Amino acid sequence: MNLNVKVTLFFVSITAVLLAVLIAISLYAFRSFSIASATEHIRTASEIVRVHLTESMINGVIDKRERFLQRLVEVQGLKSARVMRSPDVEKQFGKGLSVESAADDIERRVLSEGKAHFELTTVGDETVFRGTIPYIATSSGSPNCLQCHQVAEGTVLGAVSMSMSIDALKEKALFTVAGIAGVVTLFAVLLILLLRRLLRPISDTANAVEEAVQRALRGDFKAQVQQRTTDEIGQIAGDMNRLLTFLDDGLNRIGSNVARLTERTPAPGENLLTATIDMVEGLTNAAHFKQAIEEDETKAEIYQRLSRTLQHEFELAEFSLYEISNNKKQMKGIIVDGEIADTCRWCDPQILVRPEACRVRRTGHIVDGIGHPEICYSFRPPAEVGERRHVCFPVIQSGAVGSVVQLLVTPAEQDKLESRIPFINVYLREAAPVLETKRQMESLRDSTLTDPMTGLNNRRFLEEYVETLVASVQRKRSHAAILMLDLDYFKMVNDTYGHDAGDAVLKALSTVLKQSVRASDLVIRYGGEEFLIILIDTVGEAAERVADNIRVAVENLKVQVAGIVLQKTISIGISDFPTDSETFWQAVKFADVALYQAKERGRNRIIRFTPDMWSDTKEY
Ligand SMILES: Nc1nc2c(ncn2[C@@H]2O[C@H](COP(=O)(O)OP(=O)(O)OP(=O)(O)O)[C@@H](O)[C@H]2O)c(=O)[nH]1
Repeated sequence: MNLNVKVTLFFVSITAVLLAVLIAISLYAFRSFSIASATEHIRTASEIVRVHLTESMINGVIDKRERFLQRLVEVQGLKSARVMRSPDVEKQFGKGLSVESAADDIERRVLSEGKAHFELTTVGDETVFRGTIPYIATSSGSPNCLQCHQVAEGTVLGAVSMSMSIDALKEKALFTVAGIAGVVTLFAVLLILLLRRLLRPISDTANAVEEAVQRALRGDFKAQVQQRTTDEIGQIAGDMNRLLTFLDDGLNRIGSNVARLTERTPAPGENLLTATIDMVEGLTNAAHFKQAIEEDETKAEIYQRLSRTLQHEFELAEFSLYEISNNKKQMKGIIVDGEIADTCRWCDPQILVRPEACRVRRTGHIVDGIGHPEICYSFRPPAEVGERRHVCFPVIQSGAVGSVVQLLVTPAEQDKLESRIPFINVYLREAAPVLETKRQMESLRDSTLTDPMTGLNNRRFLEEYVETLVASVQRKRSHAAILMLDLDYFKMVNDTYGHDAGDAVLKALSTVLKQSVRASDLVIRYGGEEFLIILIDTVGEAAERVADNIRVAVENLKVQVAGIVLQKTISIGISDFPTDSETFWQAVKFADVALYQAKERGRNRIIRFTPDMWSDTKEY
């Protein structure tokens, strides 16, 4: 119910109640006035009758009294008039005319009690006021009652009974009340109309503000409220318009800035406010994501965070992350559906060894399989999993595709994914420079931990890794065999054939060493022509067997340099961690001590460390 209707109803109700009260009061007042007026009228008439009767008695024409009463009744308003004698008067003067006796209980009571009686009765359709007034004997005045009547003062001499119609009075009263009610009603109607006129700008402005607010809630801030007056209501309309314009302008500016960042513009008819909130929220989350990945230590952590974001924030269950190798010649699976996996899923495995087969890697653009399901030939989901749509994103690092993110959805979910593509793009754009920095740092770190000539890890790597290694051995309560290896008479190669020949021998030796141990074992170029091998979970004879295999392989190794064939032997010292020493570096020293023994005892041999070889009591 709007304000205008409410106010109208309120005033109509108030007017109706006021009118009812006014009519009731007026009717009551008129009734009281009519009764009082009729009473006075009858009292005056009874006094006239009394005076007339007294004068008639004095003048001796009392027998003409009936005619007088008939003439009296002709007076306007009077309906009947009758006098009656009291028993005392009847006793003195005899019974009067036939109509001069008490006709009913009221008259009898008035004659006996001497008290006037008035009443309002209805005769047929007529309202009649009847009054019966006693005449009391009094000694005052001249002549007075006691001069003729032989009764005591205060005796009831008789009574007069009169009736008069008050219909005319009633009619006048009703007419007057109706007139008053009409005037009041007219005044109320005029007042209500005036109020409605005054309220119209308020209610129209309120309706317009309400409509503008409703449109604003739907994201449309273009509504304007018509300014109808120059008072406070007009001020409210003007302020509302300024506020709407300000919000519309501000939201458009925020929206276009955010749209530039997300490359997403709200669709026609879309709620501008919620779309902008969504976009700002997406950007804020992306900024938090960037802050988090900047504090991550490794690329692997970043990929895992990205994977969790895809799962939880974008509610994707099926997706794969790939990384392009530094030399751009290979592509490696990183994560599939949130799990670490080094394969590809639902793509031609060719892309792993020939990254150009991956359309994203080749073009550097998003490959949208939602709009064009057949766009990429390498995407081959197996028939049994049902229909899938794919969208693949490049992560551009230093101007080239560094990683690829593949998202998969069923056709039913494709709209949801499509609406999120701009945000996913923002996340990947934020991730790209961080991934690139981590990649550069990791390759820099790798270079400081790797011997460039042989490609083996260097001593620095061992120093960094030793803590993990020792913790792993201790946790598993296992052993690690430490092999210290040194080529025999290597100096001679350098001296005789030059350093290049020496380098060629060292490279060939590195390959032999790598091939002779498990992938989980560590082969380290410990220094110059000295190598260290750590055989994980290997003890006693097994370690010696591996060492002997290496010794034999080196003995048989023929290195061709500048037309000559070089053949060398190697000496190996072995110690066991933690059997020989609970300190890792002391165990390394013991392997070195054993190696010295191997050299001492004629080279091209393996010597297992025994405590008697170490006389120094001091801890390493
Ligand atoms: N070509 C080449 N030579 C190296 C490299 N690092 C160390 N050497 C040489 O390796 C030789 C090590 O010789 P020594 O340890 O003195 O003895 P050796 O000739 O191997 O004889 P034994 O160890 O006693 O059997 C030195 O001549 C070093 O210059 C390298 O990276 N390349």
